[in-house]
Amino acid sequence: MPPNLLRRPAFFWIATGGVVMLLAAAVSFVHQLREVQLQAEHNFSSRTALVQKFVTLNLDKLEVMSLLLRQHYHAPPAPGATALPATQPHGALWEIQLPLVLPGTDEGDAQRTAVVTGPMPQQPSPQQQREILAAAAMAPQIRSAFKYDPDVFRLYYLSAQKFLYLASRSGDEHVHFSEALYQRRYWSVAGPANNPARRTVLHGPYPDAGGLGMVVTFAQPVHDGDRFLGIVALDLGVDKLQRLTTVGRSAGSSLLIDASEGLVISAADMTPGQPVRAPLPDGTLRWQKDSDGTRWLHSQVAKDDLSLVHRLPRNTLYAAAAARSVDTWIIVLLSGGLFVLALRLRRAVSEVQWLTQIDPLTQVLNRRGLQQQSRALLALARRKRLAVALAIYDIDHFKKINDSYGHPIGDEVLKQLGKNLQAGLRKSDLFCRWGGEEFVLLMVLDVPENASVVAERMRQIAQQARIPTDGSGITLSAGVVVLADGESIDAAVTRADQHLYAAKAAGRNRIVFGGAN
Ligand SMILES: Nc1nc2c(ncn2[C@@H]2O[C@H](COP(=O)(O)OP(=O)(O)OP(=O)(O)O)[C@@H](O)[C@H]2O)c(=O)[nH]1
Repeated sequence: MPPNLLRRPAFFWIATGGVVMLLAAAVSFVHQLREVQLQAEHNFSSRTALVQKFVTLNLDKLEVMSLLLRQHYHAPPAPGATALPATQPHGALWEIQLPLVLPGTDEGDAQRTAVVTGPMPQQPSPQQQREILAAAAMAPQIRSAFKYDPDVFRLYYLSAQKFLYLASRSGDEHVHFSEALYQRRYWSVAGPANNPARRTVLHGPYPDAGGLGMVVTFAQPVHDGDRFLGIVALDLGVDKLQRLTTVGRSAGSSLLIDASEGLVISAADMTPGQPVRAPLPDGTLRWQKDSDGTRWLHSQVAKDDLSLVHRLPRNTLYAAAAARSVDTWIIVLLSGGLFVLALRLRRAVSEVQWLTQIDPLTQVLNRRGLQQQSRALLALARRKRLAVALAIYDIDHFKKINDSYGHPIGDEVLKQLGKNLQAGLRKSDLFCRWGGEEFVLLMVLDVPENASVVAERMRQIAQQARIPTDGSGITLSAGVVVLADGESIDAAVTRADQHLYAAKAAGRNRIVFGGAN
């Protein structure tokens, strides 16, 4: 067999290929872990910006309404210029319907009203009337909010003077004044006791009493100088927020949470109001890992109240990275498969090539093998200026052996001969079965005259072969020549053959050395 790299044991290649494929798969997986997180970061930034814009827009609405209310409260219309309609009894409450469509601004859409309610038996006090008229000044803003912003469900003013001014999108909805309104978080947190900075606060999410779904309330306190009047508030459906938190595609989910209570306001895969334990924000947009291995991004959307967080559980991250690595893994696997196939093919081709150079009976080189292998030998000898001699051996009276003992015994003799002569060779020499019972020895020599010495030694070795049935020996005759410069193997064999005939003619069991041409 040729001393070939490809002759290494199969497990070497399988192990090497396996290690390379594992490495490639691992590198691709680690790369994708990073990519998945990067993509989530990008999406999270976009979502944060969108949510921030949305929240700011609604906070601005509140700011405008609060401003209007303050202005009108502070500078009430001249007495008698605008009168409030008469109150109507409504159970234990009084009620007034105020139009939201101002004269001259009606564009043909359905007339809307704001309902003002307070507890019976008293009628609106002068202070209440002053606030109600100021609240009514918010009508144009309320109307345009309903017209252009489908996420606003209600806008209202809850007065410390015990009345509720409320405009709802549906129009026919009756949410009335109730003492319970003062128990709500937006009242207690937005009020002066807990909110000296007078900031806008967030309440929710909670299921809307009117069945509109989950809502959040933004509430802003209204002051006249140091005097706390009440709060203006708007109720928003969480659906829009939910849509904003799912913009783009990334592993994990973004949740809008009430930063003070850690309750989910909006997330596609969680119930609003569900508590979450996100790590505390560190003011950066870097991933933080909790004790479960879940990674978090954190961004404040509205100061103190509202945060957008992105939650990426470990398993979700790994699954996403694996899914993104699949293409690479398939390519690596296919390449590995192709490599193994190519390896096997090369090995098979090389084995076939080798087999075509071997005589199947004696396992020594055949004529083609000698031709192939002699090229390197002749080139080397030429470079080193060494002589090359060729001997052709022929078994004496081999026909008789076949005839006397049978063909299989003849084969056995050929095998023994091949084995013995091959074993007696120097590594630099080549030995082949030229055909039938003829063998050729090609040898490299320091001194050309040594050719007959080597050929003679081989002839003697050949005599060790025994006919299996009776143990009798065999003899060989040989013709030996020294190759001339550039002489081909075939030409040398033809010359050596002539000396072989001479040896046969001279009585066999001998060599005849013909020297150089
Ligand atoms: N068993 C066997 N015999 C073979 C094989 N190849 C050639 N032979 C036989 O070798 C014999 C060669 O006979 P000959 O060419 O007459 O020569 P010889 O009998 O050896 O006589 P000399 O060469 O004159 O000594 C033939 O009988 C061939 O059939 C082989 O592969 N196996």
